[in-house]
Amino acid sequence: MSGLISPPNTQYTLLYFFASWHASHSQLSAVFKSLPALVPNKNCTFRTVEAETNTEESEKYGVKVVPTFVFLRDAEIWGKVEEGDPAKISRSLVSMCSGVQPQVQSFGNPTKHTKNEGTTGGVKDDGVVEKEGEGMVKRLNSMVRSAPCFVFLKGTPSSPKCGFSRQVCELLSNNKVPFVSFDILEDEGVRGGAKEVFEWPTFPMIYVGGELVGGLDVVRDMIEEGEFQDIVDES
Ligand SMILES: N[C@@H](CCC(=O)N[C@@H](CS)C(=O)NCC(=O)O)C(=O)O
Repeated sequence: MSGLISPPNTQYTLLYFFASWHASHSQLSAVFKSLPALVPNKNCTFRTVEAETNTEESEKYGVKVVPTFVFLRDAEIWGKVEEGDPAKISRSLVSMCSGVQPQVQSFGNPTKHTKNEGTTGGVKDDGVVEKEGEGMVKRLNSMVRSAPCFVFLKGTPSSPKCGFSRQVCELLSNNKVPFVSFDILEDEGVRGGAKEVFEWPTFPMIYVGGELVGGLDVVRDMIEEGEFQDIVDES
């Protein structure tokens, strides 16, 4: 392993934003611990950051899912590796630390930038639905109406990719509210479209009877007030 390339005084930091509940954490944690030995370089430091409790740092580096690895070069973001298969992540980390110029890499589900058939609008390159994209609007509406309670999640109920998504699944399950979900990390068009069409900026998004109720905080408050079950029963 050659170690990081010049300039020699450049400082590198690799941050591992993790959540201990995430399925790949123990594997990735072991990989992370082995990196200093694999890629010895006195100018590179390695630090783990618990993503959910260090919100300031997570926001600063634009961390939206766990796991995320942020590679800093002289305190500036130089590269990122997000989510997905631990083996691919490990290879990428080793290659980054060996001096290969990194880029943003996401090993989750492939980002789709396809136009929707039969639409006048569709999905633009940045993944945002054009306002006139009737096909996407129909698709989103039919998704949210597919069950009395529907949730746009990051990940799935059995493998959530974000703490807020994990919490909403627990909350609904503990309150015995059956729900159907869609992993927005599967489809950037749906991710951008849901935000635009339903005018809600974050995930999870929870719907009852096809109507947006809100995010985790709203649903938690409603459950505490005993209001959520009422709207589910009425739907
Ligand atoms: N307090 C919010 C938390 C949700 C949140 O902040 N989600 C972020 C991080 S997972 C998000 O979805 N950001 C937009 C995105 O990733 O597209 C709630 O009540 O749901």
